[in-house]
Amino acid sequence: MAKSKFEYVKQFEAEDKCLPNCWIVIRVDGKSFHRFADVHHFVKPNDDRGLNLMTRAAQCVMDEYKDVVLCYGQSDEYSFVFKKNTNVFNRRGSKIMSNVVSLFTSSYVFYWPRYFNTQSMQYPPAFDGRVVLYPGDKNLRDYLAWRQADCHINNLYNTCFWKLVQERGLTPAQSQEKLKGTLSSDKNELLFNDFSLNYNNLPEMYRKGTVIIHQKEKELDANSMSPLERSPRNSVSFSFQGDYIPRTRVQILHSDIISEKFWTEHPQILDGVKK
Ligand SMILES: Nc1nc2c(ncn2[C@@H]2O[C@H](COP(=O)(O)OP(=O)(O)OP(=O)(O)O)[C@@H](O)[C@H]2O)c(=O)[nH]1
Ligand SMILES: [Mg+2]
Ligand SMILES: [Mg+2]
Repeated sequence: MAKSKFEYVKQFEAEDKCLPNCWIVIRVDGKSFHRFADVHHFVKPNDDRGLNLMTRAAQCVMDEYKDVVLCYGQSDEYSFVFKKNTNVFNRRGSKIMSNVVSLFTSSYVFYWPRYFNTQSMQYPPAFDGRVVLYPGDKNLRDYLAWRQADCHINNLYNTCFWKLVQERGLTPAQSQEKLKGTLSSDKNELLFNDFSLNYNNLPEMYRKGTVIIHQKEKELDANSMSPLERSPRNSVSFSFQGDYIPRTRVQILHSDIISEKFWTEHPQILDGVKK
């Protein structure tokens, strides 16, 4: 068929193919979640319903994109790591990023009632997305360490901040002033001395965030799966309650991903080989 005279406009589309042999990281982050959390009465500083819903949405992404080797989430963000040699969407950056952020957002809305019961959503949430390429394994590990360190720093600060406001009766401004310039050790002491709280006893999900990885093949026990879970991988399964069943098994962890131990225990993540 002859091309229309308008076809030339396609030339204006920019190529945005991700460099070969680089880890592709897609990070999604809630838009103005400060407001979203307030409007929906999220528990401060950590709301289990909200955090678990984020993880459910991330699982949907991991289930759809088999080349995602690891996800890491905290607060209103999740990072998805695609294996170095992925050829998903021919490595087109905006295609990958927009699909991930769109599936993540729709899953967040889809599963909302499961986590918030009868509390209805007051307005549609949005997430932004970005693509970052990391050429080396060290860069990737440092990226993940950066996100986990951010989780720790914010959580320690927020835990102190809300203790001072909710239990000591300080105004937010007074609480901020009291914490200004304090070191981690000062904050740990404040929690321990003034609120009898050992920071290390707080749930790991709050302190370390959430890591999702594929279950190792040898740990997959076919006998422990329901018939629906054993259904063909390329078919979407719904249980009788209309519950969507993920097609792959994943492990949800709250591990320290900064130290060496995690990477020694899970060498398959960087190797790209299931062990
Ligand atoms: N109360 C509560 N708030 C949370 C929770 N998780 C995330 N948030 C809120 O979400 C915000 C996330 O921070 P940011 O992503 O930096 O800020 P944002 O308001 O989303 O703004 P942009 O990302 O720039 O659009 C936090 O500052 C909190 O206000 C939670 O479990 N409980
Ligand atoms: Mg945000
Ligand atoms: Mg954020």
